[in-house]
Amino acid sequence: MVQYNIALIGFGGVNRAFAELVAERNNRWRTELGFQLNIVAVTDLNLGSVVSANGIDARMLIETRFERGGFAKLSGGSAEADNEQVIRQAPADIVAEATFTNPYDGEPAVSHCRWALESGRHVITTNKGPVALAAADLKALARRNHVSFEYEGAVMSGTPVIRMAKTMLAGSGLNGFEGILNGTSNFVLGRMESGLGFSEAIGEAQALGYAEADPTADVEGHDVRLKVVILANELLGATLTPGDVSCRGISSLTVGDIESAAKERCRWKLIGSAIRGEDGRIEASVAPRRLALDHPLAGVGGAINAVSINTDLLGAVTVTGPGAGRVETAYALLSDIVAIHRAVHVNKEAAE
Ligand SMILES: NC(=O)C1=CN([C@@H]2O[C@H](COP(=O)(O)OP(=O)(O)OC[C@H]3O[C@@H](n4cnc5c(N)ncnc54)[C@H](O)[C@@H]3O)[C@@H](O)[C@H]2O)C=CC1
Ligand SMILES: N[C@@H](CC=O)C(=O)O
Repeated sequence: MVQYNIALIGFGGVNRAFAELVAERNNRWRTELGFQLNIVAVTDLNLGSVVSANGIDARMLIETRFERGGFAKLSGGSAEADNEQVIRQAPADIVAEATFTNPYDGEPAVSHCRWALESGRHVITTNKGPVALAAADLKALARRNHVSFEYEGAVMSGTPVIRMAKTMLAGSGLNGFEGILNGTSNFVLGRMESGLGFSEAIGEAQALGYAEADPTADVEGHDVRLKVVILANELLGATLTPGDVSCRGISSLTVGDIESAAKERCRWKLIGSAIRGEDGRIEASVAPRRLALDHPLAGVGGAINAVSINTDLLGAVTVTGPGAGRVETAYALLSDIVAIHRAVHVNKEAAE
C-alpha cells in the first residue's frame, strides 16, 4: 500500500477541511485510489507548528479547539510557525500550501513552495500567489528536483478547469476564455439582488468560507486578476503578470445599478477574460458586465463559477462548478495528489 506523508502549511478553512477528509475518507481512498495519507506536520501563523514522524491524528487536529500557539501543547509541537524548518526537515513526501494569497509578490507562499521543492517534496497548493507570480520558476525547480508542483485549486477551487483544459482540450486551438471566476463577488451580487446590503453580503460570504482573508481582493477584482493570469499563462501560453490585466471590481456597483439592470431583464456579473488578438497578443481584463438574462453566464449563481473557453475546433466549451468553499477547495488538493500518484506510481507500473 502506498502512503504519502503530508505537511500542511496554513491550517485555516481549506487545510482543516482537507484534514477532515483525511479523517473521514482515508479507508475509502485506500481502496478507490490505491493510496492513503498520513499527516506528519502542520504549521499555522496563529497556532504554531507540530511534527510527528509517526503521524498526527487528523480527527484530533480538527476536533481540538486550539488557542493561539496551541500546537505547543502537542507532542512535537511549538508555539511558533517554524515554516522553513518544518518544510525542509519534516518527513513529508508532499507539502500542502494553503496560507493567505498575497496578490503583490506571492510571499511567503512562494518561499514555502521553493523550500519544499528544493528539499525534494512535491507541492500541492490552492494559493494563487505562487501560481500567478512565480509558476515558471517553481515549475523549473520542480523539474530539477524530480518532483511535482500542482495547483488545480488556484482557479475555480475543486472544479478541474486547469487540468481538464490542458489535457482534454489539447490540440483544439485554445484562443481565449471568459467567465465568472470569483465565488465571493458572484455570491455578493446575488444576495444584493435579493435585497441584502453589500457589507452584510460580504459577511455571509466570509462565514461560508468563500472570501479571502482580506475580502477587498474579492470585490475589487484582484483575485480574478490572478486567476486570469493563471489561466492565460496555462492555457494560452501567455506570459502575463497582474499588471498586464486591466481590473475593476464590483465595489462601485450600487443597489440602484442592480435594480435597474433587473428591470431591463439583465444582471451584473464580474467577468474575467483573455483573448488572443490577430497579432498574437493576449488582451486580458476583469470588469463587471451587465448581461442579458439569456446570456449563458447570467444564470450562474451563488459561489458557482463558470468559464467558457474558446477553441478553433469546438467553438466554446464551458466548464462550470464550485468556485469557492472549504471542502470544495480541499478536494482540489486531493485531485493534485491523485495526479502525483498517477505520475509516480501508475505510469511506473505501466512501464514495468
Ligand atoms: N476558501 C476558498 O474557497 C478558496 C481558497 N483558496 C486559497 O487557498 C488558501 C487558503 O484559503 P483558506 O483556508 O480559505 O484561508 P484561511 O484564511 O481560512 O486560512 C489561511 C491560514 O493560513 C495561516 N497562515 C497565514 N500566513 C501563514 C504563514 N506565513 N505561515 C503559516 N500559516 C499561515 C493563517 O493563520 C490561516 O489559518 C488561500 O491562499 C486562498 O486564496 C483558493 C480557492 C478557494
Ligand atoms: N475568495 C475566492 C476563493 C477562491 O479562490 C473566491 O471567492 O472565489
